[in-house]
Order: sequence, then C-alpha cells, then structure tokens
Amino acid sequence: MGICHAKLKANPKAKCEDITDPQTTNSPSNLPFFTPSPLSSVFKNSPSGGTKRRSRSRSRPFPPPSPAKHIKELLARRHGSGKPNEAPIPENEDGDGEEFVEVNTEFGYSKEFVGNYEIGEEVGRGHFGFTYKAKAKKGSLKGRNVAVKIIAKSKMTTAIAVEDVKREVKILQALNGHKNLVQFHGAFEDDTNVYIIMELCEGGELLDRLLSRGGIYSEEDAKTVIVQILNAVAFCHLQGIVHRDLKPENFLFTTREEDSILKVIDFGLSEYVNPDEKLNDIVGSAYYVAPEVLHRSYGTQADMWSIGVIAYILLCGSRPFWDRTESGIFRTVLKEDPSFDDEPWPSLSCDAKDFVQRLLHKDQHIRLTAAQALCHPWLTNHLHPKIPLDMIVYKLVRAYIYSSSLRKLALNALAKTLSFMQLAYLRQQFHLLGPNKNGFISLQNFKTALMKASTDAMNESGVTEYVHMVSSSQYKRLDFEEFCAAAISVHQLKGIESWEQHARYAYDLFEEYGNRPIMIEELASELGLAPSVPLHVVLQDWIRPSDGKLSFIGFVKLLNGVSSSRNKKT
Ligand SMILES: Nc1ncnc2c1ncn2[C@@H]1O[C@H](COP(=O)(O)OP(=O)(O)OP(=O)(O)O)[C@@H](O)[C@H]1O
Ligand SMILES: [Ca+2]
Ligand SMILES: [Ca+2]
Repeated sequence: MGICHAKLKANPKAKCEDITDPQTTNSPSNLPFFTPSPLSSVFKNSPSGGTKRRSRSRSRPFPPPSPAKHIKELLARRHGSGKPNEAPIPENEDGDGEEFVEVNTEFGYSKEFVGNYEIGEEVGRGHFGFTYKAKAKKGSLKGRNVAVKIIAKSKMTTAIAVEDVKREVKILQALNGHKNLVQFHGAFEDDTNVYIIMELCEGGELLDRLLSRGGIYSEEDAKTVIVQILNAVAFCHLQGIVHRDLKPENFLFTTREEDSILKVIDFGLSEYVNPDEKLNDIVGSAYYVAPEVLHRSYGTQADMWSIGVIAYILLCGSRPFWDRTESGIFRTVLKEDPSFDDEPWPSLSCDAKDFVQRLLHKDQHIRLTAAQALCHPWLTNHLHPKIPLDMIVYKLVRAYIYSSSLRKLALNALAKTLSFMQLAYLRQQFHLLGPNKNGFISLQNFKTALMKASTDAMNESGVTEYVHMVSSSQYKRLDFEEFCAAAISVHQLKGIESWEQHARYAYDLFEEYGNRPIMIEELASELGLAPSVPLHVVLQDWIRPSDGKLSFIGFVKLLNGVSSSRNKKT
C-alpha cells in the first residue's frame, strides 16, 4: 500500500476523502441509519434530548477515521433497507420471504426499566443502539452507575434484526464473568425499546485512545491491548461464539487510567458456531472483514483476521486494506497483501511483523487461533499470558484418531521436527487436558477439561455435543509425544518459512522408522480415493520406483490428509 490516503494519521484532506462512512456527515439527519434517539419516552430532562451526536472530529488534533461502517449487504438484510422505517424491505436473496413475516418484537424481558433505572447522559452510539449512563434505583446495583444500550423496536423491521438483539442479550448473559468482556446486568423492554444493562466502561473506546496517541501505539502498549483482546476472543471461541464485528470501536477501557482493563462490547452480530460448522452470511465491518467471510464459508477464525487488522493499525497507524469504496476494500482483502515496507515497520521487531502476518493469512486454516496467538513469541517474550484451551486441538486430535496408521506414522515423524518454541503451545494444551501422573491423557480428559470452562453458550453452539463425540471415540491413551503428532496442524506448519526443512527432516525420520513398500491400491485406500480415479496416473509420483516405498511427494501428500488430497484431485 504505502500511499498516504491509507493512513489513519494521513493529512486532513486525504482523510476526509477517505471517509465514505455516512456516519461522519455533520447532520445526523443525513445519516442513512439515523433515527432520533429512542429515548423520548424515558429521557425527559435532558437539555439535549439525548439526540446530540458525539463529535469526535472537533476534539482531535487531526481528523479521525470514520468509525468502521457495517457491510451494506449486512445492513440491508438485517434492517430491510438504508432507511429502515421508511423504505420497503428488499427482496431477501435466500428467498425466505422475510418481507412477508410479521415481526414479533416481544422479547419476554422485564418491563420495569423506568422503575429500576434513572437515565443520564448519552455515552455513545452505533448503527444499532444508543448507549446512556444510568443509575440503578434498587436491587443489588442500587446507587451504582451502569451503561444502558437502547435499541429502538421501530428499527427491528425484520425477523433477523429481532433475532440479532435476542442473541446479543443471550450471549452477553452466557459469557458473563470473563474479565475482558463487558459485564451484563440484565435486559428490559417496553413498547418502544429494548434496554441492555451493562457495566459502565468509563475509559472510552480503543479507537479514541489510539487517536489521542496520534494514531499509533508502541509495541509494548500494543501487546497489552492485544493480549486482552485475545483473552476475550479465545474464551468466546472455546464457547463456540464468533464475535464477527471486532474493531477498535468495539473495545472499551473500564477507566481513564493508562493501565485500564480492556473489554469487548457489542455482541450484536455474534453467532454460535460449532467446530464442524461453516457460517455463510456476510457480516461485519468492511475494513475488518476476513476473506473467507466474503467467500461465505467461515467460522471463529474470521475474528482472528479482524484482530490482525487491529494489531496492524495499532502498530503502524495505517489500515492494511484500504480503498475508497466497499467493493474496493473487499478486493484488497481478497487479493492484496498488506505492506510492511513503510515506516514504522522496518524499525519494529521481527516478532511483531510475524505476529501480524500470521493473523492476516488469507487461508483461515493457516491463520493462528487465539490460543496460539497468545503463545506467539511477540507476546510471550515479555508478558506471560495465561493460555486457554484451544478447540483446534480437539479437531486435530479427532482427525488423527481416524487417520490411517501410515498417516499417523508420518505425523509422528513431523512432530519430532518441532522446535522448543513450537512445542511450547502443545505443552500448554497437553497440560490443560490434565494428564495423569504417568503423563497420559485419555479422550475422556478432553471432555473433563472443557467442562471446567463450560457456559450455556457452549451448549447452544453445539460445542458440548462436539466434544462429547470426540471424547466418546475409541482410542488408546496418548502420551505427550503422540499428542504432539495428533495435535500438530500441517496446514499451519505449511504456512511458515521453514516448512520445507520440517518436511525434509520428517521424511528422513519416516524413512528410518515408517516407510515401507506400498501398493498403489493400498495407498489409494489410505487416501480415500475412489476406484474411478485413474490411480496409476494420479499416484505415480507418490511411490518411489526404485523400492516401491513412499516418495517425498507422497509423504507430504499423506501429511496433508485425505480430504485435502482428494480435493486437489477433483
Ligand atoms: N458498557 C458500555 N459503557 C460505556 N459505553 C458504552 C458501553 N457499551 C457501549 N458503549 C458506547 O456506545 C457505543 C455504541 O454501542 P454498541 O457498539 O454496542 O452499539 P451498536 O449500535 O451495536 O454499534 P455498531 O454500529 O458498531 O454495531 C459504543 O461504541 C460505546 O462508545
Ligand atoms: Ca459497536
Ligand atoms: Ca453492533
């Protein structure tokens, strides 16, 4: 990239052109999604009537970036149109007849908001909600300040919009208690609004703090922020929740202090997803959306891309993927690699660059998971983040159990090539699974370990069921060595520079302990190739003519696994 208009801290003119977001126009009534504050019924004494928009630009030394806008398609689908209360709802592309559904906006929440809270000033707003400070009048929170996100029912013109709000509340409730997630205190409704009560975060948005520092963070400060983001997101992912709207506006500091705790907010676009499932709706904010979301086949790893974008912005003050139009942004996300050539990248650490690159990998299978990112040397060299259990381990171990014995041997050879640093993450995961005193884990351990972190979200997302399935498979106990072979991700290893060395060294070990003459038919069945495939043509290179053993190419294909081999053939 490297052109000034891509900079958050670019010159004011370029910045203004950059702002294609309708939210940044001066008059609120110009906003396609503007509706008057939903509070006219509740908020009687405010001089501003609660509708004055917070202006970032006047208080900043340079014009700030627009808050990230949601993807147009998302808004059209969820709210029917750009002006939800006026225009007709466009035809739903899935043909599920959304426009004919009468929307039921009864949520079943308590109707006692006014009796319980006294509303104060507005503290923020987004496309979907207005957030106010409020004071609890009774109950355990009596006298305490809270935040109330108010969502007007008039905006809920589609069943999807209603479901989004219900899910936002349900997820906040289920995930309550993690220190880097905003605390939830309850939900209310009346005829006009839904009220989501949360802890009040008084330290402002990450975006504002970034801007107040001139649009850039030092590596050390960025690490502190990123670790907290990863802690929260790793927890969500383990529960089977993908946030889908991670951006600097959706992180708040609890206090104004420099070392304030950071909290993830706004689960309005979050979704349940189990480890076997792929989501397909295009959701999020354009600058932060992952390529696989645009390809309509994604899971929790889409959030990791957004964290990569955030890390990139924190460290250099520029957006990694930029264009003037939404379709232009999508094109750069899909096709272009972010630049690491411009200042300050050459003067930043190699670890910082490597960390960001591993999150901005276009292939979601190569991208680091949240738990893996927490083990990256950029973070572990100075901080000592607590590493949570990682669902990818469950997926990989399950695949290993069902692999052929030949592939298991190949993976065991590959695991022996891992460096001490690479093994650190696997060691942590093994430890979390609670090995017995002889250093073994059984598949039951996978279930027991997960249940310790279980919330209602895990049941709803299908993670509980998935883990039950993994743990009820038949397989012997694993020691650490075999666990490494089982939990190694060949995809991810292929994404690192030293992959070729790993593969060569592993092949040498395999030659010593596992390679043997193999018939083409046997190999085909190992790989799950259908008899209709012209086996001799396809598998010729995989077997060494001299002794009929697996060639290096065959070994690598075997490591890739059955399904990827099969995909390549078709
Ligand atoms: N708990 C809180 N404490 C303080 N301020 C908050 C809190 N929750 C939200 N806000 C403020 O209100 C703004 C809007 O809230 P939120 O992001 O939940 O709304 P939204 O309409 O869903 O946003 P978006 O347009 O990103 O979807 C936030 O960016 C933040 O400034
Ligand atoms: Ca938001
Ligand atoms: Ca939202």
